[in-house]
Amino acid sequence: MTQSTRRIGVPEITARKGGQPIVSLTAYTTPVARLIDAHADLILVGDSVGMVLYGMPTTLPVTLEMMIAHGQAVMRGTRRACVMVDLPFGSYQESPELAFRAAARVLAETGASAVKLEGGVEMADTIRFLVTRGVPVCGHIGLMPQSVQVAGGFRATGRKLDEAEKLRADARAVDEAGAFAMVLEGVVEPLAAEITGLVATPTIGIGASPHCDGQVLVSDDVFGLFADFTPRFVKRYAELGQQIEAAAEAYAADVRARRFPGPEHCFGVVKPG
Ligand SMILES: Nc1nc(=O)c2c([nH]1)NC[C@@H]1CN(c3ccc(C(=O)N[C@@H](CCC(=O)O)C(=O)O)cc3)CN21
Ligand SMILES: CC(C)C(=O)C(=O)O
Ligand SMILES: [Mg+2]
Repeated sequence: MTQSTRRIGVPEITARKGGQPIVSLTAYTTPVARLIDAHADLILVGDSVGMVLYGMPTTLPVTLEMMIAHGQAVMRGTRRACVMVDLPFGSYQESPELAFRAAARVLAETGASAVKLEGGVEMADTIRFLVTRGVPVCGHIGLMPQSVQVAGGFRATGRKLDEAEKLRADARAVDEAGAFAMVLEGVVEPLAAEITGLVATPTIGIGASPHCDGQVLVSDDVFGLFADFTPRFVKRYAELGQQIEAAAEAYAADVRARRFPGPEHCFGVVKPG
C-alpha cells in the first residue's frame, strides 16, 4: 500500500495559533520517533538529549555533532510530524553569522524543518538573520537551561515584577523577529496566558500552564524512563523504567536457573519421534 502522508510543515504549526493545541514531544532516537510520529505535530530533538541519554548534569556539553546525529536518527523514524532540532550551547550565541552556519548544517545534514534556540531580546537579531535567510526558528524563553550557570539553577520565572517585564519584552522581541513559534518554559500561569494573548506566533508551554497554544514535554519524562529528577510540570503517562528493571530481573533469574534459552530459542534441536 502506498503511504502518501505529507509531513506537517512549519507554516501549519504557525497557523495553529489560537486553534487546536500543538502537540509536541522530544525524541532522540529512531525507534522512539517511530512510536510518536503519528501522535505529535511537532517533534523536538532537544539538547536535553545530553541529560536524558548521556547522563550529563546540564545541557551545556552537548555538541552540534551530537544534535546532527540525533536529528538524523529522528528523521529516519518519522514521516508525518514536523521535526525541529535544538541548536546547542556555543553554536549560535556568538554572532548571527555563526548561528546561520550551525543552523544551515542542521537543516542540510538532517533534513529537519527548523531549529530552536534559547534567548529573547538578546537573540532577536539572530532569529531575524536566520529567518530572512531561509531557516525557520522556534524561540525559547523563560527557564533557559543553557543559562543555568547564570540563573544558578533550573528555576521557574515571572513571579517578580522585573522578571515579568523582561519576559514580556522577550516574547515581543522573538515574535517581531519572525519566529514561527516560541517555547515558554517554567513561566507562571497568569504571565504565560498574557504572553500567549500578546504575541501573534504560537506559544508552546512546558511548565507554562494550559493557556499556551501547545504543550511540549521530554518524552522520557512522559514514558517514565528518566529517574534523575521530575520537574513539577511533568506528568508521567507510563512507568517504562519499572518495566525495564523488572524485565532485566526476570531475564537474569531465567539465565541463572537455566530456564532461558528454551528449545524454541535454539537451532538444531533434535525433535522426538
Ligand atoms: N528529563 C528532562 N526533562 C526536562 O524537562 C528537561 C531536561 N531533562 N533537561 C533540560 C531541561 C532542564 N529542565 C528542568 C530541570 C529541572 C527543573 C526543576 O528541578 N524544577 C523544580 C524547581 C522549580 C523552581 O525552583 O522554580 C520543580 O519543582 O519543577 C525544571 C526544569 C527542563 N528540561
Ligand atoms: C524541554 C524542551 C523545550 C527542550 O528545549 C529540550 O528538550 O531540550
Ligand atoms: Mg533544549
